[in-house]
Order: sequence, then C-alpha cells, then structure tokens
Amino acid sequence: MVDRPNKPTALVKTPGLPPQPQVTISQDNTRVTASLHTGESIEVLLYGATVLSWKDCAGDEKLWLSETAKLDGSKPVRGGIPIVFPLFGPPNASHAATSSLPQHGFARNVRWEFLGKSTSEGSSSNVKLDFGLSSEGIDEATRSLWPYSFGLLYSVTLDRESLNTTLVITNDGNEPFEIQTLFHTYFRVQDIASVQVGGLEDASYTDRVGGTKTEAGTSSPLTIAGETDRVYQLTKDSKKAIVISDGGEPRFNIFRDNLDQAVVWNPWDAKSAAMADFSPKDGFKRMICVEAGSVQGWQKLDKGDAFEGAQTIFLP
Ligand SMILES: O=P(O)(O)OC[C@H]1O[C@@H](O)[C@H](O)[C@@H](O)[C@@H]1O
Repeated sequence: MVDRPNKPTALVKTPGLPPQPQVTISQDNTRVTASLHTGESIEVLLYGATVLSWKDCAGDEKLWLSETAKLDGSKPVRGGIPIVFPLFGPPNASHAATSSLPQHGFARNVRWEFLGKSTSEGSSSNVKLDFGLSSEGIDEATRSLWPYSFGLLYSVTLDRESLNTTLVITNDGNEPFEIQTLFHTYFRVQDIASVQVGGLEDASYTDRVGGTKTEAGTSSPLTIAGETDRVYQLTKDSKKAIVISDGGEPRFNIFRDNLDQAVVWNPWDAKSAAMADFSPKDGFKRMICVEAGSVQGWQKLDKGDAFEGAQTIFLP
C-alpha cells in the first residue's frame, strides 16, 4: 500500500443538532401528538382542539380524562382542556346573540385545523402546536346560530416544566360581536379530600350551586368537600399564581394572562353519577377543574379587533 504524504485533512465535523421535538399526526387524522426528547408529551384531539393528555418526563399524566369521554366528535370531551367560546355556561335570553348556542358555545364541538408546529428560536426544549378555526370552518347550522365572521388561533406550547395555551380571537367581519372564553382544564389529583386551591383568597365569587349568589372572599385556601361551581373574580395581576396543592404538595401553578376570572368546578357524587360520559363514578375524587377565563360580562370586538387570553401551567 502506498502511503500518501499529502492526505486531505478530515472535514471539520459540524456539531449535530440537538434532538428535536417529535410531532405526529394520527393515521386517521384526528389527533396530533408532540413529545420532547426529554420525555414530556401532549396529545391534542382536532375535535375541539382539545388537549387530551399532558405527561411529564416520567410519563405521569397531569390531566384528568373520563374513561367514557366521547372522542368521536359526537359530544364535547369530558376531560383534558376543552375550549369554551363564545359563551360560558348555559345560554341566556338576556344575551340575545348567544341565546341559541349550546352550553359553553361551539368551539369544543367542532373540528379544528392543525396549522403546524414551531419551536422557540434555537430551542429544542419546547414545541408549539397551532390550531385554527374560523367562521368558514364551521357548519351552516352552527353558523346560523352565531352568524359572525371570526378567526380563532389556538397555540399549545409544551415546555419541559409547563404547558401554555393561548387563544387569539379576531373579528374578521364588519359586525361587532361579544364573546366569553375559558380554558376548561381538568386537572388530575390524587385525592380531592387533600386538595387545596390557593391564590383565590379574598377574591369574591359567584356561587352557582343551588342558585346563583355572590359571596365575599375568604382568607384561607379553598378545599373541596361537596359539589363546587364557583366563578372567582380575580385581579389583573398576572404574576399571582393559582396554586393547586395535593397532599400538602404544590402540584400546579396556574398563571393567567388577560383572563380575569377562574372557575372552580367539581361535580361531586350525584352530578357525576348523572353524566353518562363521566367515569369511573368515583372519578370526581381524582379531578378538579380550575378554569382560567374571561366570563364575567362580555368582551366586545369591533371590526378588526382581536382579543388574546392565555394560561401557563407550571409544574413546581
Ligand atoms: O357538562 P359541561 O357542559 O361540560 O359543563 C361542565 C361544567 O363546566 C363548568 O365550567 C361550569 O361552571 C359548570 O356549571 C358546568 O356544569
């Protein structure tokens, strides 16, 4: 073998890109899943753009999803994070424009479009999934119940220690409209008897159990010992977290952005027994809904206006 005195120098090795988040669309085109190389993952059903699952790096599920939740588009999902829009709660004749809509509006009852994924610049430790819905994307029957020209852009960002959901609502038509919106997050807890919700102290609230009444805030964290359905009126201070603790340990820190109310809901035994899509029947012991939203009064959007609201849930 001839030894070549002037060998070409080896090519300088380009450092490999860090492992990128994986995003997959299910074969039946109904779900999008995303995972970080460190193990965290989310799964989003295109029906309602409902986040069904959020797991930490150890694979522990953070959201509660009923075992009998309908995932076939026949009913809003009982669990995960359904989106409430453009109406919170049951329709009411006092607000004519939304009085024909179903409870919590229609955004959770229709299929959204997956618009794509992105990551923060230079980062492989987060992934953002974008979903869209517009007046053109809903069926004629729904459009006739709420005949406005709108656009919704919903972004779900998974980070190693947090999940952010951001909704941007635009008025794309000439007619003004009024909206309410909320992230109806079902949190998974170990034992509702040992759950405390902090960060709501001193906030007045509307109690919706057994007739609607307004109550002054209390100084201690909220505990749940029966059916609970409250709309808390919060300050605009987006730096103050709502903290869900379980067994004395903080589990979730929820930060709001431009969402001035939080609903706390647990149906307890009788109400959950009456819901066919709620199971197991003692599942109310392992869930609590803490729902950041804008649901007191209405946000008016004139032609060309936009409203943006977000929540970020941190794992302590
Ligand atoms: O059964 P739905 O329509 O999903 O609503 C569940 C609950 O959602 C909560 O946000 C409301 O405060 C409750 O009053 C309601 O019962």
